[in-house]
Amino acid sequence: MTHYKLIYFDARGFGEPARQLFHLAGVPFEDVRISFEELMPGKQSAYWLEMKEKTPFGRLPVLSMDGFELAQSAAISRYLAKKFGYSGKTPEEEVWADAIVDQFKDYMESFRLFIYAQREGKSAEEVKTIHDKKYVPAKNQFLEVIDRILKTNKTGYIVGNGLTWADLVVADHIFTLQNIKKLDDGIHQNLKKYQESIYSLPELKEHIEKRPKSEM
Ligand SMILES: N[C@@H](CCC(=O)N[C@@H](CS)C(=O)NCC(=O)O)C(=O)O
Repeated sequence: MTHYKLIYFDARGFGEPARQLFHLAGVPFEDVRISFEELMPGKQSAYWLEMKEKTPFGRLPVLSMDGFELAQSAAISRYLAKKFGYSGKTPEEEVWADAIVDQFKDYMESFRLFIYAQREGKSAEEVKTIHDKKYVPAKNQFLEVIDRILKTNKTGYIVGNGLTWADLVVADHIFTLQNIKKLDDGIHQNLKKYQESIYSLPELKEHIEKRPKSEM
């Protein structure tokens, strides 16, 4: 039996959809979590810097399977989704799930810009400019796209009438937006309900209750 080891930081972020895929499929995996502190500028330990050198692209997550190492969160989740039956039921559903995650990655560029501006200690004025001019417009556009798709599709899922890995990626980020107060309850009720419905899937409930708490 394959020994799966998922290495990521002690956060949800880019690692959580893969963790959820293991739980959905009931497949055991080693959930290796590196201290979140390692992401703080100037705080990296020799342990992490040495590990970083050995990863395929210098970043996490990495999925290790009996010596075969895979990097890039979307590739990892797509691979697991295919193996476990959550990639879509037809080639068209599969490619639509890919497109949603590609759209998510485009939006994440501005999210990261904003988060890293805060983390790197940029001035309040710089952070505000990035937030107002880059982050908020990109976030609103992304959420509008997802809201429209959910309202048009009417199945409770983004793609077709079943759960795909795209739902895991999007729902988990909507949870993050609630944590950091970037979801407007008045406008985004539909998205909140959608996130809650994905989080209450029976196979995920226990994991979500027991997983280490993290803001993002
Ligand atoms: N596109 C990559 C991004 C991965 C990424 O940026 N990982 C960050 C943590 S969220 C990382 O490993 N940072 C540590 C470093 O760069 O030293 C993916 O989706 O996997």
